[in-house]
Amino acid sequence: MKLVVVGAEGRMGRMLIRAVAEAEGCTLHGAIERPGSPALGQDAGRLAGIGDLGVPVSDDPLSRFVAADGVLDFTAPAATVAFAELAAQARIVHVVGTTGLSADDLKRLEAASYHARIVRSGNMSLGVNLLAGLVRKVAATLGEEFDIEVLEMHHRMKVDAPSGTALLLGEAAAEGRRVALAETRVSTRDGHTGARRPGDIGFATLRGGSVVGDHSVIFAGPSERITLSHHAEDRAIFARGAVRAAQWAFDKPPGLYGMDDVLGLRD
Ligand SMILES: NC(=O)C1=CN([C@@H]2O[C@H](COP(=O)(O)OP(=O)(O)OC[C@H]3O[C@@H](n4cnc5c(N)ncnc54)[C@H](OP(=O)(O)O)[C@@H]3O)[C@@H](O)[C@H]2O)C=CC1
Ligand SMILES: O=C(O)C1=N[C@H](C(=O)O)C[C@H](O)C1
Repeated sequence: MKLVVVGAEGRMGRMLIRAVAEAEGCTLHGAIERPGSPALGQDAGRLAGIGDLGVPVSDDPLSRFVAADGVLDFTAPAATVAFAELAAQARIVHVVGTTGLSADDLKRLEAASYHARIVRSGNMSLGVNLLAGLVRKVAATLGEEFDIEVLEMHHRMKVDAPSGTALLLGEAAAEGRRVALAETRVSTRDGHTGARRPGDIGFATLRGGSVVGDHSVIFAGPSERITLSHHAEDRAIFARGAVRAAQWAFDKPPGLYGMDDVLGLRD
């Protein structure tokens, strides 16, 4: 499968280049950065620390997409929406790991998925997607006397909050409880907040150092507390998940898919 990595110079971009080079049956067909990036013209393999792959970093995505099978995209919301339109034109698989997408961005991805196979997830690791299933089940089992709080910590460079994973886990909890996250979500608390509203799903965000990604969902009840956690130790887990998603989507019809489809975790 011929894959293009966009955002090639980023933390995830370099991981994705390595994951594609290591994956059986995959070749790196292109590496894209934004115009003006100092990475332009450099060899993508060298950029990723694995030696030359003969693929120079370019700022012309469409010229690479037209002869590719898929694009791996862990960039930024505006870039992802633009790449989705190009991937749809080229009729290729678009794996979206980018987080912090607005409701309008999501609508535009949905429109692109009429022509492209899009796999989107706030977390491409096996562990987090398994955890989401557990959270759904626990939330469905426990009543509202158990308060649900989602806690996440990431490295100091992360720009969006709550993390895509925290929102994915919050959605799983809301689904388990059969409520809408939009109506129960509390993402900030400061000052005199008043008592906790029964049924709310709270989010707390920590940022610092080089933390790859820590997430916990806490079910706090009368006299007892259940905590379900995941700790990412290496970004390679996300990159390998993204390559797996592209391979899975290769022969699927156009549509918007999630990692639960890829991993066969949908109930
Ligand atoms: N779903 C998952 O499993 C995971 C998701 N993520 C998400 O992936 C995203 C990227 O994370 P991370 O790698 O840490 O961030 P980085 O900032 O390190 O990387 C993003 C890269 O994308 C580039 N980029 C931005 N806009 C464009 C554009 N228009 N054209 C080409 N390249 C562009 C950036 O370039 P420049 O620096 O010049 O802006 C940068 O090199 C985030 O949203 C993060 O939350 C991260 C890990 C796992
Ligand atoms: O920005 C990151 O680094 C990560 N982002 C994703 C998120 O927002 O949940 C996934 C992972 O936790 C790392």
